[in-house]
Amino acid sequence: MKILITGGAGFIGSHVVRLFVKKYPDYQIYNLDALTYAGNLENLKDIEKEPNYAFIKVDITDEHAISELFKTYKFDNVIHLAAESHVDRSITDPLSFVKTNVIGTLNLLNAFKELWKGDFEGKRFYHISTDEVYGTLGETGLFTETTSYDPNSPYSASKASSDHFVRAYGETYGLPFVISNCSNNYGQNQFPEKLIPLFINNIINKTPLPVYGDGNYTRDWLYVVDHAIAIDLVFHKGKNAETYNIGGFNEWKNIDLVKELCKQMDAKLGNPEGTSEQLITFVKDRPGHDLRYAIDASKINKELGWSPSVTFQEGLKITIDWYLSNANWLKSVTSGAYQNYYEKQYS
Ligand SMILES: Cc1cn([C@H]2C[C@H](O)[C@@H](COP(=O)(O)OP(=O)(O)O[C@H]3O[C@H](C)C(=O)[C@H](O)[C@H]3O)O2)c(=O)[nH]c1=O
Repeated sequence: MKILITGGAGFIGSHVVRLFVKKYPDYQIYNLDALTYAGNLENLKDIEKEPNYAFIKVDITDEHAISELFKTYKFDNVIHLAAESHVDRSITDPLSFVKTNVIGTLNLLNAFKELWKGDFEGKRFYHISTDEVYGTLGETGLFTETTSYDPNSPYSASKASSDHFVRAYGETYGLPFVISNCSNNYGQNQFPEKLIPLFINNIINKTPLPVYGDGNYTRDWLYVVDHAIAIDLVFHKGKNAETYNIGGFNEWKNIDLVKELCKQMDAKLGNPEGTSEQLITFVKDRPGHDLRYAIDASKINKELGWSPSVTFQEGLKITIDWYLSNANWLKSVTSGAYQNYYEKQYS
């Protein structure tokens, strides 16, 4: 089986590529990535020489290149993770989110459709999406698979649009697909622009921890390896044309999470208790900031038997240990294209 995994050099993508390459030696895994600021082949050093793995550097916005690739390699299946994913960046540059997340997805859908021309036996297009497509919750309730789409940021609007296109290709052309919508991920190799790795990096460097607004925003956090395991299950066992919500049943208000992170970092660094908390700085809020995301993951649990394998405390410990012992990785990704969006946009 030839599987194209897009965005495989990125954070979630690299964990998915590693899992598939190691677990399925009979599959041929093609990792397609444009290697933008958030993609890094260092993330896959341990598997790059495996015989069932190949890397292709192509941008999914390049319609011609994508079409030629599908003709050459005849991919049976696509697991599509390539995306611009940082909400703050989408606020300052919405168009690049439309180009990659919407047009890029369409290029893949078209190439897949043209390659198999309706003969889709044994084929599947798996779109990896986000719970942000559902918009925001109030203090109570959970997103289920039937919650209406109501995206608020340019990022979530672009992901909602690409979800709609995938479903439209299923309805219109009979293209076999499955979609999953996941909550906030954390873990090894996440680019330090997202909350957890940004704050770990800032604590290491003793620089301010910019908490947006009053910090009373809630996210549901899932360890990235558990997301990769869920993707494996959905890919192999998920029903055609279905959606699966993936989440950790693990809600944290940002301010509480940041305090927990500070506590664990102080313990690791041998700092007196309370040292890192002094770095917390309340800053101007993110425009259009969604109050709360929380996922009802009971469908994937009941149908596919998935539930998170590590607790948040365990996952956070693994993550902190990884960043502390990979200072070079952090330095290399923060030296070039890195931009601190708080400093640039909100100060
Ligand atoms: C970077 C940053 C964030 N925040 C707040 C904003 C959010 O309420 C929360 C998490 O922010 P982050 O940007 O890490 O993630 P979300 O905006 O929730 O979105 C993330 O989770 C979903 C599911 C995706 O699909 C996105 O791709 C992914 O980026 O912390 C701060 O208070 N300060 C900061 O410096």
